[in-house]
Amino acid sequence: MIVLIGPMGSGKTTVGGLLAARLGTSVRDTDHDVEATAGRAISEIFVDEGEEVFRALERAAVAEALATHDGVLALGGGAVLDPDTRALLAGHDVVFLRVGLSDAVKRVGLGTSRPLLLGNVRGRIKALLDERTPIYESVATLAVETDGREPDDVADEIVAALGARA
Ligand SMILES: Nc1ncnc2c1ncn2[C@@H]1O[C@H](COP(=O)(O)OP(=O)(O)O)[C@@H](O)[C@H]1O
Ligand SMILES: O=C(O)C1=C[C@@H](OP(=O)(O)O)[C@@H](O)[C@H](O)C1
Ligand SMILES: [Mg+2]
Repeated sequence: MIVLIGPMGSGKTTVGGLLAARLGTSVRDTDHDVEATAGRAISEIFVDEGEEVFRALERAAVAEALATHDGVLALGGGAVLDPDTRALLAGHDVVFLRVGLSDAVKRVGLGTSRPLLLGNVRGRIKALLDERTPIYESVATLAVETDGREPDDVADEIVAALGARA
């Protein structure tokens, strides 16, 4: 299993699909799994039930995917905040997609699908990068820079670094 971690806008979902295609395997995205289980969008879960409920659904989705999926797994940006999730990642290839503030802001834009960014996208991303970068570093077995690069280049670099193992 290759697990992709990193901030919102680092390209986990996008690169996950490209990487799986290169490796002839499939991709799973825990945000999609949570939405399928809950039957509604992440933004709605945050509004209706709050972040804690989302995190519990996310923890269960990651555990289920790690136990059953074989391929590429894209996590949500906050999944590694959970200590149980971090413990479950041990032994997997965990790729940290790095992104700086400016590229992250450009990529996530003004969409409403990421509730943690509402109000002040740049300020919220800066705070999340400051808080979470040490956690991403501590969990990753490989880190790849994405600033100024196309998702295809990022996927190529991961394949070159890890070989064909998924
Ligand atoms: N390396 C990249 N360069 C430019 N845009 C990118 C790159 N990676 C992703 N994107 C774009 O940024 C947005 C967020 O990407 P996404 O894969 O959803 O990130 P994440 O899952 O990490 O939040 C999408 O519109 C995607 O097309
Ligand atoms: O960083 C976060 O806490 C979040 C990231 C999102 O996923 P992406 O990183 O795929 O955008 C999604 O799980 C949710 O909006 C919360
Ligand atoms: Mg994503």
